[in-house]
Amino acid sequence: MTKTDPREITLDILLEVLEEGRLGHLVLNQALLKYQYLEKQDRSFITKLTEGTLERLILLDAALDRFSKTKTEKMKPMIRTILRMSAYQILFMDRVPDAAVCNEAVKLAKKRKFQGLSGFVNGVLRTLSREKGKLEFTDPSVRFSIPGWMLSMWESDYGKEKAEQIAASFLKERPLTVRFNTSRASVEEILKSLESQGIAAEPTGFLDTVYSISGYDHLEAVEAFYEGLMTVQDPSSALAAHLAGIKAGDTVLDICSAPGGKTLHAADLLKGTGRVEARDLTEYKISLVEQNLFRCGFANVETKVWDARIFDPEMEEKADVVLADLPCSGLGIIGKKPDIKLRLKKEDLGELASLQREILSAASRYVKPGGTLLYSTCTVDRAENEENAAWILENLPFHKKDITGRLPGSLQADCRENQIQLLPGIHGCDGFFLAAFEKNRE
Ligand SMILES: C[S@@+](CC[C@H](N)C(=O)[O-])C[C@H]1O[C@@H](n2cnc3c(N)ncnc32)[C@H](O)[C@@H]1O
Repeated sequence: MTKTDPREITLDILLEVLEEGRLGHLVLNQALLKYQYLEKQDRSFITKLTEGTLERLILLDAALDRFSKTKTEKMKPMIRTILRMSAYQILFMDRVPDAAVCNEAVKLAKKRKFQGLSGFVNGVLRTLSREKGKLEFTDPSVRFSIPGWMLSMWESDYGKEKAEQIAASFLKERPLTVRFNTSRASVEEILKSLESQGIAAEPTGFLDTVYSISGYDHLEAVEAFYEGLMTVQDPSSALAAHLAGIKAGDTVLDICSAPGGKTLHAADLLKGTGRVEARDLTEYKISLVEQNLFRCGFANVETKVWDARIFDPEMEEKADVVLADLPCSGLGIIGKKPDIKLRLKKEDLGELASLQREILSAASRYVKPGGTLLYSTCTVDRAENEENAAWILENLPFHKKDITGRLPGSLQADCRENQIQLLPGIHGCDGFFLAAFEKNRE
């Protein structure tokens, strides 16, 4: 049966993410594709309600727990999900009056065969609506809806003020950023194409090919996008291929490439010369890279399914540049994927740092003497970042490569020992770490 009620669709998305552990952005994107027939405003409502509920979950649970004898963790999954998404509407969305939110929640509970608990749902939500003006939370972990251990870790690394700036940034809306493929068209031509569709583009202050855009409906309907003249990329992530110093004729190996952000950038920088080999762990991941390559029309890229932990003798010392943009805890992109903060445990960080070292050991062997290893992650965790960069210097035949001069002027002061940790809420981008190393010539 086809569903048309955006709340019911959101309920199913949230159940899959919160109760079955599926990835938020994947489940949401699949649902938006499945329910393409819905009006634009219903699709936006589903997106906002899903993302908002995940983003504010810790605060929503704290608010519900104030007014419910049964605490959220003890509730039936269906009831707790209905309450969480309704609490989000009551506390953070103006579009629907609270009374209507309560009625819709009661209807949903009955429809999902929880007739007996519909009174409970009604009672908790009506109390929340009545008392919401008095709700106050002193605990910053609740206020910023972020696990306490993350906040404490950033507090001890960067101080309380910066830790809170980082956490607060994840709750803010940010425009989409794109990088122009200037081997396909000039910046001026791409800006003109965007302007002709009424799309506003603002420089990000990072690379002069990276802009934030607004005023479009579907990205797929933006001419510069479907013609492959631009690709979605955070300004921080676009620094990776840039700092690697890729030059015409280079062989570039991108060992963890999906969905292809840095591969596409490398191909663009090569301007039809040289070669990029893009690898990732599964056929599915490689298919994402291939879709992007097809859209952007780059012919100098080959793809290969390969587990980066395993050394591939065929590529030994063949690459001028190895891009090691490794799987990580993703703490820098919580603003885009809020379920990361709900899923990740502190213990996972150590395991990820070890996985990264395993991959770096194999990756280092592909770099030619004098060639470059660019290590990057989208996280804010010293074990995965600074400590791994130090580990590379101690254990692999590399020395640091100078990146300061290639960084945008505004970031140069924060570059330490030729590596940089970009902080969300402070540098105006995702949390991202970059360090470049040159292989010793013996
Ligand atoms: C941070 S993402 C890469 C993003 C990509 N470089 C870009 O710019 O679009 C990390 C990637 O590592 C891949 N990955 C995880 N474990 C891997 C392994 N053992 N071998 C190869 N790829 C792996 C994941 O599938 C994921 O696509």
